[in-house]
This record gives sequence, structure tokens and C-alpha cells, in this order.
Amino acid sequence: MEKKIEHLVQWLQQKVKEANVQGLIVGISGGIDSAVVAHLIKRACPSDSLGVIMPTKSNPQDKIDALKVVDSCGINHVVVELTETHNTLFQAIEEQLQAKGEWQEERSTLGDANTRARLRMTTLYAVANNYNYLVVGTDNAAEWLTGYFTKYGDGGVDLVPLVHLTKGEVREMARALGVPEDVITKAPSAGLWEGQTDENEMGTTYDMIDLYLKGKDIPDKDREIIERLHKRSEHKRQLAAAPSEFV
Ligand SMILES: Nc1ncnc2c1ncn2[C@@H]1O[C@H](COP(=O)(O)OP(=O)(O)OC[C@H]2O[C@@H]([n+]3cccc(C(=O)O)c3)[C@H](O)[C@@H]2O)[C@@H](O)[C@H]1O
Ligand SMILES: Nc1ncnc2c1ncn2[C@@H]1O[C@H](COP(=O)(O)OP(=O)(O)OP(=O)(O)O)[C@@H](O)[C@H]1O
Ligand SMILES: [Mg+2]
Repeated sequence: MEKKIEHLVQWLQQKVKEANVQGLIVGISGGIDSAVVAHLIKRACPSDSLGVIMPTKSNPQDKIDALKVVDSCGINHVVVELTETHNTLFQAIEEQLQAKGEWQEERSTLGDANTRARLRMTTLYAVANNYNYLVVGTDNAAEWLTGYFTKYGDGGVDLVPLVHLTKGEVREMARALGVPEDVITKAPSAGLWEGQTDENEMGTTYDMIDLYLKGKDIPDKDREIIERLHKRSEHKRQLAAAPSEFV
């Protein structure tokens, strides 16, 4: 595991050099993926790395856990509260669409949730601009395969260091890096609505997705879910579609 960590740390340093920037930034949620990235960027750029905690109608425990992550790696950090901003933006959208009689309440949970992720992306790029840093994403192999991220939200980043690691490998790396144990063992959640957990929403488990990634046999039900999620999210792993050139 130390070798893998060193490989990623060196890769991050190389990307900073190639882009001719000063350092790296990540959003710290209190979950394991961003905890691992925070530790990695702190190792890669000890005096030029920043963690941003962005509560957006979040469970208060998330901020407590995010601060534990900050303490565990000693990364410079800032807290930017986005709850009010999200209320203002989303209420303005709702008001205008309701006035037209075109508001679709049943679609609004996901719209609200993805707006939280995109406000965080906007915040990270504004802060990154201030420091001349690159924005580092936290997607792992399981999330990348299933497209379990918001397009141009938490998926809107410059670098994806964890994209080849299964969730199990992220856990192993977290232990090797010294991420607090309760952050490692808590149920993965996007925190986009009350009680949301990744595994409930996807309808399968990270253990199953990890086995699938390793080419192992899994029950048909789980395979079907994973392959459906993968197919449905193909557009998220591509650049925006463009027509052929004029002839
Ligand atoms: N075929 C296609 N070609 C090109 N674009 C296509 C498309 N189909 C949809 N789209 C576009 O993509 C949009 C749908 O994608 P998107 O906006 O991402 O939304 P969607 O995939 O529906 O939702 C995001 C999912 O990621 C989860 N998530 C989000 C953030 C963080 C985490 C986490 O683990 O922490 C998880 C969230 O809980 C939810 O299940 C559509 O509104 C449409 O604009
Ligand atoms: N409240 C928040 N403050 C800062 N960044 C956040 C917040 N919520 C989400 N993010 C960012 O969005 C990313 C995607 O969330 P995701 O839930 O997949 O990762 P995680 O919380 O680090 O780990 P887990 O999947 O185990 O919950 C986070 O890793 C983090 O970079
Ligand atoms: Mg999370």
C-alpha cells in the first residue's frame, strides 16, 4: 500500500508541475474518499494544499468528521457555508417555474441535490483560482464505473487520483494514511438528502461493485443493476457531444 500511496503522491506532484500551478485543493465532506485525497494532497504539496468544508443543509456530524480529517493530516482548511446560497438559488428557480405552471415537484429532490454538488464545484474553482491550485476529485473506481456522481458537480474536477481504486482499496489506503477509524467505517453517503446512503440509492453494495470490477462472479440481480448504471451514465465519462463538421 505504501508503494501505491507514493505512486499517487508523485503523480499529483507531477500534475502540479505540468500545469504550472502552486498546489492542490479538495472538498472535505467527512467521508472516506475525500479524507484519502486530503491526506494525499497534503503529502504531495505540504505547504500548498487546501481542504474546503462546504456544509449545504448537511448533517452537522459531517462537519465534525471533516474537521477530524483536517486534524488527522494537518491540512490547511477553510469552511464555506453554502446553505443560504443554495436556498436563494433553488427558491428563485422554483418560484419562476411555478409561476409558469411548469414546476415538477417529483423531479425536484434530485435537482436540489445536484445543485448542492454543483455549488460546491463552483466554490472550489473560485477558491482554487485565488490560490492558483488545481481541483482534485474523489471519485473511486466503483463510482466511476456506475456514474455515481453529479455531472459537473463532484464530477467537475481537474484530477481524479482514486479512479483506479476499488472502495475496498480506498479503505485500505485510508488505514495506511491514518484517516480516523470512524470516518473509515461510516456508511458512504452523498449527503444530498436526509438519510441518503450510496448503497440504498444504487440498490447494490460496494462489495458487489468491487467484485464486478475484479471480474468475479456476482448474483445476476447485482450485475444487471451495475451494468444498467454504467450504460445510463456513459455520457458522464465523455466530453460534451458535438455534431460532425459542416461539409
Ligand atoms: N444520454 C445523455 N447524453 C448527454 N447528457 C445526458 C444524457 N442523459 C442525461 N444527460 C444529462 O445528465 C444529467 C443527469 O446527470 P446528473 O446531473 O449527474 O444527475 P443524475 O445522474 O440523475 O444524479 C446524480 C447521481 O449521483 C449521485 N451522487 C451525486 C453527487 C455525489 C455523490 C456521492 O457519492 O457523493 C453521488 C446522486 O445521489 C444521484 O444518484 C441530465 O439532467 C442531463 O442534463
Ligand atoms: N459538505 C461537504 N463539504 C465539502 N466537500 C464535500 C461535501 N460534501 C461532498 N463534498 C465533496 O464531494 C465529494 C463526493 O462525495 P462522496 O460522498 O462521493 O465522497 P466522500 O464523502 O468523501 O466519501 P463517501 O463516498 O464514503 O461518503 C466528496 O468527496 C467531497 O470532495
Ligand atoms: Mg460522502
